[in-house]
Amino acid sequence: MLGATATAHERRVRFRELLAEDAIAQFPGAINPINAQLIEQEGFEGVYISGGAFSAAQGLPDIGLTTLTEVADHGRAIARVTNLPTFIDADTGWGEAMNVARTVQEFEDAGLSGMHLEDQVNPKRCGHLDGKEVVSRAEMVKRVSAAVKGRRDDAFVISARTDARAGEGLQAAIDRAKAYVDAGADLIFPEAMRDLGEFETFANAVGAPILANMTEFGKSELFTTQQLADAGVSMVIYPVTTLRIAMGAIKRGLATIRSEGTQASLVEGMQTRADLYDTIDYNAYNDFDASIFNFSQEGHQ
Ligand SMILES: C[C@](O)(C(=O)O)[C@H](CC(=O)O)C(=O)O
Ligand SMILES: [Mg+2]
Repeated sequence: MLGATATAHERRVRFRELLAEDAIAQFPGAINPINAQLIEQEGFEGVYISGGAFSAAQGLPDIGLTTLTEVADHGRAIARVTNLPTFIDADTGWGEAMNVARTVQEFEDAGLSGMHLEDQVNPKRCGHLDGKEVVSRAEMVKRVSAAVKGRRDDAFVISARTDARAGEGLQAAIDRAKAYVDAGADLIFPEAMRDLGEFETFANAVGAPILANMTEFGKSELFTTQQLADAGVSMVIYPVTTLRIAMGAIKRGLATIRSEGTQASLVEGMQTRADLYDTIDYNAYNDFDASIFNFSQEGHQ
């Protein structure tokens, strides 16, 4: 009730344990807090918080227009309702070295468990679009070092993402990732790998856990957890999946209401009131202080 019972530090430690385990950890994207509760109740290991999904939800393209404050507030709202580790998209870090250190601290204060920082120039692009540009390796090493130095809880996971595969090739991307690990990155995010073999080559070369980004309509095929685990991948994110599911359902539902003049035919596919209340643990609020308040659910279906 009301929020997570595990502390932020405990959830960060859990994140590190997941990365150290043989089994692959699945982090679906949460577009809002109740989505994170559903992810936890479905038994997933962690929650991903996507910059692309957040900007899209604001009606904006994913080109770095959302501010650190907006993203930290969004992350905080999600982190406070789940006991799972939460992993947030830090884009390019909202500036250079000193700003990146500030970003880490804002995310720590928001109770998040880790973040990924990428080596793109600003304005950035979705990693699966053409025409991306990256900063120099030295510049990104500065960003990663600043993130590590800014961290006050050693358990907070700092992941370095390289977008260099597209423009510089696989080997250059691996060389960059190794430099980012040397600078203190805990986890490598190799963006837009072309096939399973590339994930495997990466995992074997970098000497740190790697994650796979299973975003739809991108450059990577949608591999199963088994395929990714066999390739040596430690965790997988489904960053924009829940947004796409929800938006698809909303779009079809709105068209139905418009054409049929009622939502009646949609009710069967909806989350019921009872299921919604279970998800947010409404009963616990009733039990909390029944002698003072009684948020009665009587009369609802
Ligand atoms: C992972 C990602 O950074 C995100 O913001 O979720 C995006 C996902 C996407 O746009 O499909 C990415 O750049 O891959
Ligand atoms: Mg992103």
